[in-house]
Amino acid sequence: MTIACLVLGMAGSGKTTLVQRLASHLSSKDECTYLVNLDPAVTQVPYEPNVDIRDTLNYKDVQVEFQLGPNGAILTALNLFATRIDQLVELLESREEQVDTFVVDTPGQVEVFTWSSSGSIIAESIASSFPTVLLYVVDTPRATKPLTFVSNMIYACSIMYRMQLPLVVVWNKKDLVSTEFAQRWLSDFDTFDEAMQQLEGDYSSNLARSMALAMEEFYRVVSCCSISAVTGEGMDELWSGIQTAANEFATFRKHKKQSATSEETTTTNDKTDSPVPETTSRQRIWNKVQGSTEDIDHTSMEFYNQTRNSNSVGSRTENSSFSCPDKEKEEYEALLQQFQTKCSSNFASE
Ligand SMILES: Nc1nc2c(ncn2[C@@H]2O[C@H](COP(=O)(O)OP(=O)(O)OP(=O)(O)O)[C@@H](O)[C@H]2O)c(=O)[nH]1
Repeated sequence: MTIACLVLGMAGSGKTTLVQRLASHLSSKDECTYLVNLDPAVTQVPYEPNVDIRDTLNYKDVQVEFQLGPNGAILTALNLFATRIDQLVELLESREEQVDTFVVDTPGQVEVFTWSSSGSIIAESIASSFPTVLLYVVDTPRATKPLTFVSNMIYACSIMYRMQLPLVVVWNKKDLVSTEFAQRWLSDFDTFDEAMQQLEGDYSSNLARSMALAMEEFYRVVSCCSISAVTGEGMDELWSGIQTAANEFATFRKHKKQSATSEETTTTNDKTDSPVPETTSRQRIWNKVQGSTEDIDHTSMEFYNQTRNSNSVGSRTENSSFSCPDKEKEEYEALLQQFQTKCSSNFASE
């Protein structure tokens, strides 16, 4: 089974270092990894990505062209890239036979995955072809502050429920600080409450307490793992956590399918036994894109239109030029047309 891991987390938590560590750890077990960098603003990566968003999009150009600040440009670059996610998925599918694990590095702008559509589209598109696990990396030394701890957990929780994919919280940098406190705070509210007492009377401490109580269910179910991406400590446990989560993927999918089916049943009523039509992965992805247009905007679609014939998802080690038979192209154009119409009506209604 080829697994896909999406590595997410706040800036500086150690995502890129973990991608490199995971690749070398798996390579020592004769497992083949395929690395995708989706951080358009990173200047250097300590691994050789097989696919790199920087080959498709120049983040500085995005910043200048759309007059954006650094964060806006990263978000827009991901939106632009999401319009080509089908190409990336096709590329990954073509490598499935040779590859054991796809590892996707993402930017520290975690809002891409908490509220932007492009994060959902990217995750959902990959998950439509491979069992997919989210690795939420935490900078543990920073999370020793109770407020930072809770805010990290809120992000992790919202990503897990938004994506409906199995998630492992990776407590990173254990070479710098013991991660035991995190395990205690997750399993016993009183110990967290004691830590909060130092901030007694502060408005934010009351809020953090309430949030921690509200999050108890998430704390109970979430998988955790302590590692050091620098020293490699804990990597065996992480790998077994990833495999367990990948096996849970089917359960997550089943729930999602069931809720989709029950929604469909309430609308179509008498069509429950009719066979589900076969769809190509490209169609499935575009169906998803069509359902998530709130911030894949006109600019992104213009970019797609301008470049789709001349360019393709960038890749340093792959020849990934995009070509498709005319019939498929027609289908694709029709889907694109629908998508653009939907974008226009969304904008018109704002
Ligand atoms: N001591 C220690 N340092 C680490 C560990 N993991 C990462 N770092 C350091 O933390 C810093 C940030 O690491 P990155 O891997 O670039 O973090 P990132 O999450 O990819 O950062 P962004 O790309 O900004 O989102 C670097 O200086 C790393 O060397 C770890 O396990 N232990």
